[in-house]
Parts: sequence; structure tokens; C-alpha cells
Amino acid sequence: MGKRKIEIMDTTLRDGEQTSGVSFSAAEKLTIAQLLLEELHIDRIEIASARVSEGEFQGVKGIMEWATAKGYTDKIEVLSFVDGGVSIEWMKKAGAKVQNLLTKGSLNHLTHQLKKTPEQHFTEIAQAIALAKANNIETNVYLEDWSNGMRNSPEYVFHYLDFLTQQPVKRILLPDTLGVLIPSETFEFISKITAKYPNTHFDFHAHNDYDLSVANAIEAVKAGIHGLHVTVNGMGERAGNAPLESTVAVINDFIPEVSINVKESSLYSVSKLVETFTGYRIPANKPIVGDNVFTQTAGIHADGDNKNNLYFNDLLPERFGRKRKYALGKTSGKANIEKNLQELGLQLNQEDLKLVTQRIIELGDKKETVTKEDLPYIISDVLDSQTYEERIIVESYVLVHAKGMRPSTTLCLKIDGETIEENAQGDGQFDAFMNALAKIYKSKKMSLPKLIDYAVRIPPGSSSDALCETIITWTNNGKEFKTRGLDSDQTVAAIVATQKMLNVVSI
Ligand SMILES: CC(=O)SCCNC(=O)CCNC(=O)[C@H](O)C(C)(C)COP(=O)(O)OP(=O)(O)OC[C@H]1O[C@@H](n2cnc3c(N)ncnc32)[C@H](O)[C@@H]1OP(=O)(O)O
Repeated sequence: MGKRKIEIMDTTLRDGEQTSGVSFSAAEKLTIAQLLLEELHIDRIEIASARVSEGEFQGVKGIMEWATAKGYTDKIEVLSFVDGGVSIEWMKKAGAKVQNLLTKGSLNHLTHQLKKTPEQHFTEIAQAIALAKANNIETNVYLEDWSNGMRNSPEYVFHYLDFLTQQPVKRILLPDTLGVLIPSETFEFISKITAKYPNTHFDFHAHNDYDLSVANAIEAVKAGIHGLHVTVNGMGERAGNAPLESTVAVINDFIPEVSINVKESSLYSVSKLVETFTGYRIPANKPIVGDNVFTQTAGIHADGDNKNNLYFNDLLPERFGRKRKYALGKTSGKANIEKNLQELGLQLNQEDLKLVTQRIIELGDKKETVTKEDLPYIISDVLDSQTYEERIIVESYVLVHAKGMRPSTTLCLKIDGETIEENAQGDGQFDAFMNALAKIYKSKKMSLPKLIDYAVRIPPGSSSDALCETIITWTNNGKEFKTRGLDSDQTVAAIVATQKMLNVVSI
């Protein structure tokens, strides 16, 4: 028997955009829509709410022009309202072809928000569906607050579903709008519905208020649901929606009787792009996509990985386009350090390895972060040897920051013994420094890694003359790495980190 297919509907561009403080531009929406459909192979996407704004209208119009040329119009959905045709008119002008009509799935919401009777609501819904059909727009229907409806007014929900399943509706969408379900209830409610209406397509839409969105989505699949709603990075209102990444991994690893289309190996790159567009940072411990989730910190774990991969589970980072890392700090043993040295192409004898391990543990004890790129410096320092020579040295600089003037820098850089001087302006002191550096590199026809992240923190435990730790993330030839600088001045710490970067890439 073939596997049961579960449709994945991604609503990053609609419900995900309801994350407080997040707003996509039309161009960002188009890029994300293209990646969701073509790179990740998501089945359907919900891209906006109708009527919201002119920007939203332009976003939908742009996506629909692209989708029409590609033949994807039936994969693209817009949330619409029971509003006497205003949403349909808006969608028609934007070229959208599928409405997800927002209706009331609990008697409580119907009575207190719309202040209507079920019969009045159903009549208006039938009109909205008919009007859409007349305009060549297909209809799916959301039962907003459905989960509370099943708890508190099940007779209303079933009365409504009896009516709705007779309407020309393609899918019925069952949201746990307030994220109140627990897995056993999700299974019970959805089982009742799929048993009663075996010929109707139902989607489940989870929210994460109790951190149960993925668990609920899984129970919905077991109870016979046909589609699941997710968002990239679990974005969404309040605690967000079911995260695409973990929902996909759990289904693939634990429910073999169903299949989904999503391409796992592109999950990480799309997640990072959405993070960049939204400025909504992915927590480091977020499964699949967080910075730390494929990093072994404990020495014993790194050692076990060398001995038959004893500390691996099925979530291999390569599945998601990622790599395992080995952290450096006070819980590192020599196995962690050897793994990092291998990556840098460096080797130490056992005695030196012990000394370097000891120094890293000491730094970790002082709460300092140690990156792989710090290793050459630590080795050179600990072994007091010529192991590591700097080819490139920031010899001197003047940083100017004065009110009413653009920040500027004069920089003298020594490359293989030759000193070169340049001036530049920038948006800030460090930007001016980087612009001067870029000029020097250009004149020497050398390429400079790209800065992709800049984080400053004060190591906990520092006294009032606090040291700043600046950790800069760079990319060079598709490889990402971090360097760190420590100084009482933030810009100087950044320059220290930059000098390390210049030498690391020239090893
Ligand atoms: C599934 C979900 O996540 S629900 C999220 C729904 N999406 C959104 O709200 C998108 C953003 N919303 C908006 O831009 C606006 O709220 C609009 C354009 C939809 C409406 O704006 P406004 O007219 O200013 O009203 P407001 O924002 O206060 O919304 C409340 C009105 O919507 C009505 N309403 C609530 N649910 C619905 C519905 N399903 N269909 C139609 N109207 C509804 C309320 O009864 C209320 O009407 P009233 O003022 O006549 O009492």
C-alpha cells in the first residue's frame, strides 16, 4: 500500500508575519515564496491577509504575477474575511485564486465577536463562497477558535461542519487558534471529525503557546488529518506556530506510514534567510536550525564521536545542510580540541595538546568564549613558539567620531612587511575602518571575507571597567567562521577580531 500523503501548508508570510514587530516588504515576500515552493517543495503557501494594506496588496500582486507565469496559482492562498465581498474584490484585483475564509469555529467567538446567530453566519459564508466561485476563486475555510469550539460547543461545530461539507469548499482548516490543545485531545477531536466526514480534506493549524505545537501536529496526523500548517522558525503571533523544521523531521523519523514533499537539506538556508529578513533571531537551542543544536560541548561526547559515533542520533546535521561542531570551553577535552585543529589543518603532539587544552579550560572558567579561529593564537601563546606568525598586522589607526561629521578612519596595515595607508569614511567608526581595509585589499587585489554578523557582549563576571567581547561572523568562499576580540573598547575589540580574521584566511 502506498504512503498517505500529508500536504504541508506554510503560512510564514501570513501568520508568521503576525509575529510582533515583523513586516516583510513585497520583494522579501516574493523571494520567500519562491524558496518555499521551488527550493523546499512546500505544497501550498498562505501569503497575506486580504485588505490589510497597500504594501500587502503589492506583495500579493507581485507573487501572483510570478505564480501565474509558473502555473502555481492554486498553491497560493490568501486569508479573507466574511465581509460582503470586500476581500474577494481585493483578491481579484491582486490576481489571487484561493481564499482561506476566516469564519467562527466556536459559538463563543460567533456570539461575542460577530454577535450573530449560526444561521446568519452560515448564510453569509455561503454567499462568500458563491461569490468567490463566480469570480473563479477557490475556497478553503478556517474555523477560528475551533479547538475551544470542540471543548465548549461541539454541537455548534458539528452543525457547522454538516453545513460546510455540503458547500463547494476544497479544504476545511481546523486551527488551535489559542494553542490550548494537548496531544491526547487533538487526537480525540480530529479522529471524531475525520471519521464523521471521510470524504473531506481537513488541515490542522497548531499554535505553540504550551510548546506543544509539534506534538499536536503529530497527533493530528495519526488521527487522519490531510494537511498541516507550519511556519519557518515557528514564527507567528504570541508563541508562534508549529515550526516547519521540527514538524518535518518528526514526521520523517517517526511516522513512516505518511509521506511529505519537503526537501530537508534546504531547511537551514531558508530558515537563515527568513531570520535575516525579519531580524527575528533564531534561539541557539532551537531544534534543527539553532546555532548550537549540532555542537558537542562535552569532551566525553567528542571522544565518543571518534569511537563509532556513539553520541549521534538520527538528526544528522548533514540532512539539513549543516555540519557538526565541537565547542571550545571549560567542558572541552582534548578530543574537542583535536576536532577543531583538524578543521584548521593544524596538528599538535600529545604534550602540547594537553597544554593547549588546559589554557582553553582556564579561559572557559573566566566565562570567555573561545572560537576555533582563536586556536592559532592560543597555541602560539601557550607554546611560546613560532607556531603561528601573523602575516597581516594592523599597525596603527586613527578613528574619528565627531558630532556633525561622518565617522572616518586612517589605517596603516602591514602585509608581509609592507606598510600601506588608506583613509575612508563610514556609517560608524568600525564601518569606516572596514572601508579603509577594503580599499587596501582592493589595491593589493586581495579578497576580503564578508561580515555577516557582529555581536557584542560583556563577559559575565567582568568588573565595572568591563571588558567587551566582540564576536564577528564572516563568510569566505562559502565557509562561515567567527573571530573574537576582547578589549575595554568595543571598536578596538572589533578591530582585534578583524585582524584575527585577516590572518586566519591567510593561513
Ligand atoms: C487565523 C488568525 O490568525 S486570525 C488573524 C486575522 N487576521 C488579521 O486580523 C489580519 C490583520 N487585520 C486587519 O488588517 C484588520 O483587522 C481588518 C482589515 C481585517 C479589519 O480591520 P478593522 O475594520 O479596522 O477592524 P478591527 O481590526 O478592529 O477588527 C474587528 C472587526 O472584525 C470583525 N471580524 C472578526 N472576525 C471576522 C471575520 N471572520 N470576518 C469578518 N469580520 C470579522 C469584528 O467583528 C470587528 O467588527 P466590528 O468592528 O464591526 O465589531
